[in-house]
Amino acid sequence: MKKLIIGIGGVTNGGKSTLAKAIHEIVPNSCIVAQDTYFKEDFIVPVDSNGFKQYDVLDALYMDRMMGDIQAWQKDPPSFLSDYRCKTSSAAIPKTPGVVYVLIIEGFLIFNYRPLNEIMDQRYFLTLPYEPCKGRRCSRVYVPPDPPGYFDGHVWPMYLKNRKEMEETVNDLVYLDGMKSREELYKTVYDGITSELQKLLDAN
Ligand SMILES: Nc1ncnc2c1ncn2[C@@H]1O[C@H](COP(=O)(O)OP(=O)(O)OP(=O)(O)O)[C@@H](O)[C@H]1O
Ligand SMILES: NC(=O)c1ccc[n+]([C@@H]2O[C@H](CO)[C@@H](O)[C@H]2O)c1
Repeated sequence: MKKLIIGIGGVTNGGKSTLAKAIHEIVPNSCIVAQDTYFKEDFIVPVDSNGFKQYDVLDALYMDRMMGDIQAWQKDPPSFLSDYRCKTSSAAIPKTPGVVYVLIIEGFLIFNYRPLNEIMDQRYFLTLPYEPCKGRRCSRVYVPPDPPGYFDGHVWPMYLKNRKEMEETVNDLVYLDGMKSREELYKTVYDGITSELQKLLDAN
């Protein structure tokens, strides 16, 4: 069975979930696993000396559960597609020769977790400059909501730290400018996936 794993990572509010959903809607037999759905419960997440909850670190996420779900997809994509865990799955097509199952992994720290990074066939990383990123983040309401000063006191400094650590170990990243239009970003990633799918289908 042919499989392809695509990673869409990057800065908060870079447009990861928007892009992942657009790709999922057009790619048959695709499925999204979103890192944001694996956050630990609020009371477990520690606070720093300024009282900011430490959400923007791998420790705030159940990465073992996320890997477990991804391993379930790797083992049997058609079952995973029809399973409750894949809430956004497109209509599952029965096991047919020539079908490629595509897993889209989306999240802000997906490349910082080595076991996850290692299994990806393509890696896309959305960036934004500080100001537009802050603007987009501050117009969103998270659960729990960001306290005053959270972006400058936790989110942005952790983004810089996490990105630096990632860039020390991860190769083959395709950087995407999150200031570009949704359509342009979509086209770049869609073209990248299509050419990879074609390679897989040609390699018989
Ligand atoms: N290319 C784009 N240009 C302008 N705005 C965009 C673009 N893509 C997404 N947005 C908007 O930016 C905001 C964040 O988008 P989205 O939720 O897709 O980002 P994200 O990276 O998944 O965010 P996070 O993971 O931090 O919650 C949304 O309001 C969305 O409508
Ligand atoms: N989804 C959540 O449970 C949650 C809770 C608190 C903070 N966040 C923020 O999500 C972003 C990643 O998409 C991070 O910057 C978190 O601060 C998410």
